Amino acid sequence: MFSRIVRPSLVAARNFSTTKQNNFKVAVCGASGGIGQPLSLLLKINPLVSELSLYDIVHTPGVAADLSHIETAAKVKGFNGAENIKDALRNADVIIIPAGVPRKPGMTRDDLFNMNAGIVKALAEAAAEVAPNALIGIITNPVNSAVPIACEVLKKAGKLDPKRVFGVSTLDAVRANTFVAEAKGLNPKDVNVTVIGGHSGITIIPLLSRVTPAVTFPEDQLKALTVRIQEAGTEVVKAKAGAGSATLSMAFAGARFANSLLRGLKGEPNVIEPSYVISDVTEAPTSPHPSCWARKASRRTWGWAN
Ligand SMILES: NC(=O)C1=CN([C@@H]2O[C@H](COP(=O)(O)OP(=O)(O)OC[C@H]3O[C@@H](n4cnc5c(N)ncnc54)[C@H](O)[C@@H]3O)[C@@H](O)[C@H]2O)C=CC1
Ligand SMILES: O=C([O-])CC(=O)C(=O)O
Repeated sequence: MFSRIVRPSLVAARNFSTTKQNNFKVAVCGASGGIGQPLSLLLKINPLVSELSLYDIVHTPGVAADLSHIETAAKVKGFNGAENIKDALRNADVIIIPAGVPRKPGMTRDDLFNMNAGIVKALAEAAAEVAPNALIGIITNPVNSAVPIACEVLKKAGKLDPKRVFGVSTLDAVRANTFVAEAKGLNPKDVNVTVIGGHSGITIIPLLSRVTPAVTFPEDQLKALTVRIQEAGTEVVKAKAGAGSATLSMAFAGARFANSLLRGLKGEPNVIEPSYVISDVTEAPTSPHPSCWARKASRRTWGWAN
């Protein structure tokens, strides 16, 4: 029987052998893109980052030169083109992947599968070879399929550690916090909504009954809020009217996620960041997804990991 991705989340960066290290190499793949550039900016000002490696198939020399003038300690290097991918990723502690094509109005995230699967596969192959211990955060859509692809590539190379591969679903939690705070007149920084599931439509499951601080909503508002969180990506795609999908809010979410990984690596206890990960903790059945060979092949449940 096949398994289904049901409870993705994770205590990020727990259960690793941690150090007191506070100078990490972070690589961004797709660094010249709409997400890649602001994400790289936010990483450049992160004091835990000592080396920022920017990889893309275009424009990385310019992005790297620009960021390198910012007065923070992180050393920035740009790597352009597939022939430089291994140098970019070599010995990275954390690899964040926002490489790939974004949606246009009318498309689902699954429509990106054919364009983005090969990109994620190539990046995972390079990571397996030159950065086998890296924590890998995958932003590329469809996240629900991209994470299984990366895991299968790493498994084939004998380098899969399921606790090191993450689908970055942080933006769902960021949005949920924002929308709940708006609805209740709270400061978003005080609101914490856990979002489980995948990163697409109804697989995005905000746990609105378990918000901190405790809040309640009438049934119709609860339903509307849930749908808004699930469809927030599409809200941005429509508003951008053909110019892509969420980039700035995703960069914020990606930087928050990367920072949580680095805090965990540094040895900080109890760093909790929901994410889409491989897990065996549930036996929930599934209907096989036609485009996701990896999920079928792995026969594993994707879910909460501790
Ligand atoms: N996980 C999430 O919550 C979110 C995911 N996304 C996804 O992130 C991805 C990127 O979105 P944007 O930055 O807006 O797109 P973009 O088109 O602005 O940037 C993508 C970048 O990837 C680069 N790229 C393409 N092929 C590559 C390869 N083989 N190796 C390295 N880099 C390569 C491009 O040159 C470009 O610079 C999309 O798939 C999008 O759907 C977007 C928003 C939220
Ligand atoms: O909706 C999209 O295509 C981009 C995305 O994943 C999001 O904004 O949540």
